[in-house]
Amino acid sequence: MTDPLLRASALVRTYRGGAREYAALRDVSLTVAAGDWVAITGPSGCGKSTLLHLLGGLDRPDSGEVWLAGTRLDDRGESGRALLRRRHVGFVFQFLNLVPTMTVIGNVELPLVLQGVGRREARARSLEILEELGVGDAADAAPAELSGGQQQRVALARAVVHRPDVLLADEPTGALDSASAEVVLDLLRRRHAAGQSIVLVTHDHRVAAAADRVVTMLDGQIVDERDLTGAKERPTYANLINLEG
Ligand SMILES: Nc1ncnc2c1ncn2[C@@H]1O[C@H](COP(=O)(O)OP(=O)(O)OP(=O)(O)O)[C@@H](O)[C@H]1O
Repeated sequence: MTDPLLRASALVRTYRGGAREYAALRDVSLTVAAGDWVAITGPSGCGKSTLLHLLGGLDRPDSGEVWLAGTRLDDRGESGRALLRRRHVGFVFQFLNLVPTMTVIGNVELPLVLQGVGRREARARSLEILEELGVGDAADAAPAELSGGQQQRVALARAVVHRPDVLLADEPTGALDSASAEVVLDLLRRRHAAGQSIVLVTHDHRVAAAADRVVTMLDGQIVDERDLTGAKERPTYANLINLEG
């Protein structure tokens, strides 16, 4: 059997501040196959962002393992994890983390430049995805000149422009009105159809419903895991009418 793209087993992560301890993850295991789309939901503070950070090697668990593309991630140092992340992962952070001193398109080009893609190609590919997300006009602006929703789409553009094996996204539609959320969802659907693996944290039911699998967390544990792929194959309402007509 081939390795899954991403495998987390028995993850435990406790935050410590002075005398206080908080068990953010308590024995979480999750497997993501190539091409899977997983949505993680659950109430505020249940550990969703912590799990996403561990899956992308931004943070390390106290115990348990994370394997990415056949390589163990969690036992590497910061630079080893950064290298793997750059190669395989696109990340949309809850706090976006756009570089304020660069233009919008400069931010989006970054992952391509880091991969050694030429300037002209990096610019063309970045502009294409910014346009796909409806923020092409803002390419030469500074991130601070954009609305929160526009910045969120720029952060998504930066996360997928280099076609990573897996997109990890923390609330990618959190700051968006419903029309912009639909634009983002369409992009995710197209990328997923093209084979992109996606793991995202969301409170948005429409985004969760578009995934193959919905994982629900509570108090640092996965309490429910639901496969929606069968549900998607059920005939749509329009098909039913046609069948009956
Ligand atoms: N660096 C930190 N130090 C101490 N406690 C932290 C830290 N990061 C997160 N926590 C705590 O760990 C718990 C889990 O946080 P996490 O951000 O993973 O939850 P979440 O489910 O993503 O929440 P939200 O939906 O509000 O973003 C929370 O109670 C949070 O306050």
